[in-house]
Amino acid sequence: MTTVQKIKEIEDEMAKTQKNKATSYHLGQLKAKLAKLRRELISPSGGGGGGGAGVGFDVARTGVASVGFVGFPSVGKSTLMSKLTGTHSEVSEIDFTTLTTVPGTVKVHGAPIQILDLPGIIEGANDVIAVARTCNLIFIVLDVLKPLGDKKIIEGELEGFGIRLNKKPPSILVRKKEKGGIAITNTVPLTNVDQDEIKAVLSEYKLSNCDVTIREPNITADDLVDVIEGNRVYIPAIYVLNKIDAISIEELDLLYKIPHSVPISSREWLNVDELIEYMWEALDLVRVYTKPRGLSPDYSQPVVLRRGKCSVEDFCNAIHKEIAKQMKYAIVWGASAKHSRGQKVGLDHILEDEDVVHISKK
Ligand SMILES: Nc1nc2c(ncn2[C@@H]2O[C@H](COP(=O)(O)OP(=O)(O)OP(=O)(O)O)[C@@H](O)[C@H]2O)c(=O)[nH]1
Ligand SMILES: [K+]
Ligand SMILES: [Mg+2]
Repeated sequence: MTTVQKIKEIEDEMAKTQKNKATSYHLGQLKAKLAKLRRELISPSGGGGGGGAGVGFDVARTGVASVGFVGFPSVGKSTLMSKLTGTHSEVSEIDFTTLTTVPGTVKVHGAPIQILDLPGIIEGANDVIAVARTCNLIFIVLDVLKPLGDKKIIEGELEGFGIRLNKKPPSILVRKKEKGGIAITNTVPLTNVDQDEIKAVLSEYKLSNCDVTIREPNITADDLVDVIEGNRVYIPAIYVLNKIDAISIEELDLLYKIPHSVPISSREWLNVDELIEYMWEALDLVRVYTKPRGLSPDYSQPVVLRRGKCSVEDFCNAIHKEIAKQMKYAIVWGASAKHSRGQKVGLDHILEDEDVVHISKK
């Protein structure tokens, strides 16, 4: 039996099995088995490892963040990408027009964002999804004239490749020990998983001595599998509902109910400004303005940093790699500063969006 067939068999069995106290151990086993089989599918083609670049379709990365366009053929990815970035990417009504990754750049609030127009996906299109795995944001582009079931299929493809959409890493800690058996500690009551299911997963991974600490009530067995597998990436996604020029207002009202979605028409350029704003928010970037001594801040050229990598040291390194060494102290104005007249800080100070920074050299 091939891996794909084995996966199908387990999925079928899971669908047949009702979740209750008597079946939870069995279900836990199945979920772990499924994850191990899926890993086999990811690993041989590369890319599935520690977030490495996608094989084949990868391109040089520019700008501070990248957005990958994922969707079935002819949903309008290239139409959107071309107009957004001014870069030519072939458009036609024929499926699979785009055959490789086409990069472009759009400047949003002073920050250069790389846009990756990707080939239309087919089920099992690992090369495309390997590129999506390395992006900071994914646009799942859907054609509103096509069945909404397409959304589920694409989500399944991305999830199968270890991508978790619009989700935080689960608050579970698994610590292996030499001996002592299994100890499960939950700081809150668990609503979606029981001890049997947790034990089944641990046993499937041959973890017979470990401490498991869970700090969220809604944890599932799949979340535990994700933590044990360890190679998951958590990426925000926006559902771009394209071609709304072709439907009625009533139909559009229904579509607005999809979470994280923005209805647009890329061809008629409807509501694209809202999409760009949503994209900006989802990227969660931090703009920092430099202020030379005795001059007012330079608001035209922000230094753009990523959340989680936005200390004064990151700011210095983004300008020039020698600056951090030469710095005596920095003065910060804005949301991260304690007072409005400016705060004297060191390299480890964490900056906020729209802060102003003056670097004082030794
Ligand atoms: N009505 C309508 N048609 C659109 C819109 N956007 C794109 N199209 C049409 O949809 C077809 C496919 O557009 P593409 O941009 O090539 O789609 P794609 O997703 O890049 O397709 P592949 O590269 O083949 O995966 C073209 O005929 C476009 O003119 C839109 O907003 N409204
Ligand atoms: K096309
Ligand atoms: Mg295309």
